[in-house]
Amino acid sequence: MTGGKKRGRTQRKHFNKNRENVWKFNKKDKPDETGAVVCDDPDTVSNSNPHANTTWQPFSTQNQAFELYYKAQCIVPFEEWDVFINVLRNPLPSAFRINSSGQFFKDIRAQLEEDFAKTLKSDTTNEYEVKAIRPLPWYPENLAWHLNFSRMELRKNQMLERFHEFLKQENEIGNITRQEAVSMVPPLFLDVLPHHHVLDMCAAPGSKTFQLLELMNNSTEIGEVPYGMVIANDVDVQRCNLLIHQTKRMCCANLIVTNHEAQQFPSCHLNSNALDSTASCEGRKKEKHRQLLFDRVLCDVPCSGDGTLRKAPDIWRKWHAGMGNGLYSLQVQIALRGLALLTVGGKMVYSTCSMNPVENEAVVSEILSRCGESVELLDVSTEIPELIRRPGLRTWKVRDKGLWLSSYSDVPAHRRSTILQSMFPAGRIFEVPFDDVNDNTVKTHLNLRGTNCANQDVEDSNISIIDANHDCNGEVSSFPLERCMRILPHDQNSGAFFIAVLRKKCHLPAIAAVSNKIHSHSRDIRNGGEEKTGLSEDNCADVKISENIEESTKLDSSDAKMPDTQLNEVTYENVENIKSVNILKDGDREKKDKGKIQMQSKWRGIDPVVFFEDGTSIDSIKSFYGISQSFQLDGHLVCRNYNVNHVKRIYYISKSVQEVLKLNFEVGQRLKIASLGLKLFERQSLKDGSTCTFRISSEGLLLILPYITKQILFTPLIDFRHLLQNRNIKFTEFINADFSEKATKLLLGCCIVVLTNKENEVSDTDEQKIAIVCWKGKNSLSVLVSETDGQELLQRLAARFGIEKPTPSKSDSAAKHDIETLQHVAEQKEKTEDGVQH
Ligand SMILES: C[S@@+](CC[C@H](N)C(=O)[O-])C[C@H]1O[C@@H](n2cnc3c(N)ncnc32)[C@H](O)[C@@H]1O
Repeated sequence: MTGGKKRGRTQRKHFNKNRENVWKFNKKDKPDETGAVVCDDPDTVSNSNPHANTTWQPFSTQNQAFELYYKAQCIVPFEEWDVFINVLRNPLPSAFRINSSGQFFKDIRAQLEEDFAKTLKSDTTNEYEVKAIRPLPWYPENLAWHLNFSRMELRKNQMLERFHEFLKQENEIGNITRQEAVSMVPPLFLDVLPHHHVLDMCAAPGSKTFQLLELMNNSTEIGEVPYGMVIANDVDVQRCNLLIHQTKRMCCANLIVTNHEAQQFPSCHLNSNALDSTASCEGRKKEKHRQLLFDRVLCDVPCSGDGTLRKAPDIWRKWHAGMGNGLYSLQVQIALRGLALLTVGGKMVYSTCSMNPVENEAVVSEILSRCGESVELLDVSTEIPELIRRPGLRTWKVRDKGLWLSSYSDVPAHRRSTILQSMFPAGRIFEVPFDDVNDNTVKTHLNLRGTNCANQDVEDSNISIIDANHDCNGEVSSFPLERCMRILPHDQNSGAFFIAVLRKKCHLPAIAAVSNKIHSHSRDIRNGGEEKTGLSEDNCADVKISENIEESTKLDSSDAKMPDTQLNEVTYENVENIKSVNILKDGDREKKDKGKIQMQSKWRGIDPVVFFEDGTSIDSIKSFYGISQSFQLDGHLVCRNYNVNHVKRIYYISKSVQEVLKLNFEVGQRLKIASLGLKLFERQSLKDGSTCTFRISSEGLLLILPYITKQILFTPLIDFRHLLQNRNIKFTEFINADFSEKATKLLLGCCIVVLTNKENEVSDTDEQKIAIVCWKGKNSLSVLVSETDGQELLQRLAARFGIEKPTPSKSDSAAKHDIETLQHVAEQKEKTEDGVQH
C-alpha cells in the first residue's frame, strides 16, 4: 500500500471535507429546565427555548416532530415505543468487518476469537449487552464484529487501549473496515457470484462496494481474477474520491468507479454481457452486441438518514418530515433506473438508512406499480434467519407542513407538485396529470388498488420476524410490502435500516413518459458531446433500445422536480463540467485549448482512460521480470495519459472491465470513469542504472507474483524479518549466505522478496504468499513498503510463527512516504554510502 502524496488528478480534489462537529455547542440548541435540548417545533429543524438555563448539552436527543411522526406511523407497536426511543438516544456500539480479501484475515479473526473476545471483560458491558465484543451472528464466518462500546468510549477507556490500538492499526492497513452493522446487510441479500456484473448505483464512501467485491472475489486464488466486475457509481466527486481510497485497499482489477447521477446512469451495449443471468460463463462471453446490463444492482439511495441517529446525533436537531418527502422522487427515479439496467432474472436490492415509510415502502410500492408484472418483490424471510427484522408496512400517512394527510385527496392543490399521489399507500394513476386529479379519479384508483387489510397475507414464519403491521386507519397498499425488511435499533442494539429485494422477471413495460423541460434539459446535458464523438444513428441502435427502456422509467414533470433537501447531497459540479464541454464548438475548442482538449477525456476534470499499448515498455517489463506467457498483459493494461512518456502508473484490468472499456469507446465514452483496475506498475527512477522503466506496485504484487520468474528472491524468515526491521541491508549483512549471493546477482532496480519456510523456494502449497517489493541497489537491498505496513507485517509474522514481537524502529518517517519517496530514500542512502566508501 502506498501513501498518497502524489495522487492522480481524479483523486486529488476535496479529500478532507469534514463532517459537522456534533459535539460542539450550537447556539440554536439551548437546553430547557431539565438540561435536555429540545427541538420543539414539530415541523422545523430546531427552535430555541426561551426558558433555557445555561447548562450545556452537546446535542439534542429529542425532537417532538420526530416522535410525533413515527408514533403516528406506528413504526413499532405502542408498548415498545419507550424502549425504541431510549435505545435511539444511546450512542451506537461500534462494529467492523474483517476484510476477507486481506492476506491475514484468518489471523485477525483468530486474534479476536482467541484473545480479545476472552480478555475484554464484562466491565465494559451495559444494560443491553453481556459480552464486550461478539461476532455478528448473521454475518458469515465470524467476519463481522460488534463492540459493546461506542467510538467515544473506545477512545477514552484505558482498559480498551490495546484493543483500540489494534483497531486503529488494522483499519489503517486495510485489514478491517469500520462499518455500521446494519449497513452490512444489503449486499448479503444480493447473492453475488464470481461471474456477475454488479452495479452499485450510489456507492460512496464505498463500504458496500467493498463487500460486493469481497463476495465476488471470495473464492479466487492468488494470481486469478474472476470474470465478474463491479461498477461503483456516485454523483459526488469528493465522495467518489473517498470510495477510490477505500477500495484501493481491496487490490482488485475488476472495479470501475464512475461519476454520474444514478437516475441518469448511461446506457451502453456490451459485447459479452448476457441478458440471461443463468447462461453459462462461456455462453455469456459469446453473446454479441448486448446492452451493458447488470446481474445485480445495489440501490442504496440518498435518504434522510434517521436510522443513523445513534451515530450522528446532529440529525435529532435537523430532522423534519419534509426531508423524506423531498427525497422521494429522486429515490424512485434511481430505483427505476436500476431496474432498467438489470438483466432479466437479475436481482436488485433497494435500501435506505431511514425508517421513513415515504422513503421506503412508498418507493417500493411506486416501482412495483410502474413495472407491473415485470418486477417482483421477493420474500426473503427465510434467508439469514439470525437477523432480526420487521416486515414492511402496508399502511402509512404523509405529513406536510404540519398536516397529516391520509390520502391524496387531503393534499391542498398548491402542494400537489410536492406531495405526490404515489407517496400514499394506494398509489398513483400516472395517465392523469396531477393537476387534473379530482376526487373521482382517486376513488376509482382506491377501488382498484387499495382494498387489502394491512395484516392480510403476512406470512407466519418461525424466524425472527416481528410483525409491526397495524391499521393506521388510512389507505392500505395492495402490494405485499410486508416482504420488505425494516431493522430497528432496539431489536439487536444497532442502527436502523430498510431493505427490499426485487427480481426482474421480464423486460419493463414501455410507459409513455410525459416529456418536460427539466427532463429534456438533463438529457441534453447527459448526451451532449455525443455528436462530437461521432456516434452515428447506426452504431447507436442498441443504445436507442435502451433509451426506450430508460424513457419508460422516467418520472413525469412533477416527479422530476428536485427537492431542496436533496441539494446538500447532490453536487452539480459534474453536470456543469459536462455542459461546458458540450457548449464548446470544435473551432472554439481548438482556439481555446490549443489542441489540449484532444488529449483530455471527454469528461473535463477527469483524466482520460487509455489502453497502454507501448510495445517497447511492455516487452521491457516482461523480460526484466521474466513474466510468464500465461499472464496476459496485452490488452489488460491501461493508463490515464495519452503521452506514453509521461505515464506514471499502469493499471491492470480484468477481462470484463476490458470489455466494458472497449464498449465505452464504441459508444462515445458515455461512462465517466473516475478510476478503474489495479495499479500494477509505477514508473521508477533510472538514475541508479535500472534497465526497466517500471517497478511492480505493492498493490498489484499478489496478482502478478505467481508469474514472475526473474528479479525474485526467496528468503528464509530470519532474513525476511531482518530486512523488514532494518529497511535497508547491505548484501554482506544478510545472515543466509546463499540469499546474500543471489541478491547481489539481481539486476539493479525493483525486485521481489518472498518469504519461504523452505530452503530457497516457495512451496506450491503455501496458502498465503508473503512478499514485498524491494529495491536492489549497488550494495544493498531496501524495502519499498511503508513503515506502517512493514511493522504490521512483522507483527503478523511474529503472531503466526510464535516469535518475539518487534519493537517499532525509530527510523525515518517512512510511514508517510509513498513508494516513489522510498525509492528516492534508498538511492540517497546508497549514494551516501558509496561516498563514504570511496
Ligand atoms: C446512503 S449513501 C451511500 C452509502 C454507500 N452505499 C456505502 O455503503 O458506503 C448515498 C450516496 O448517494 C450519493 N448520491 C446522492 N444523490 C445521488 C444521485 N442522484 N446519483 C448517485 N448518487 C447520489 C451521495 O453522494 C451518497 O454518497
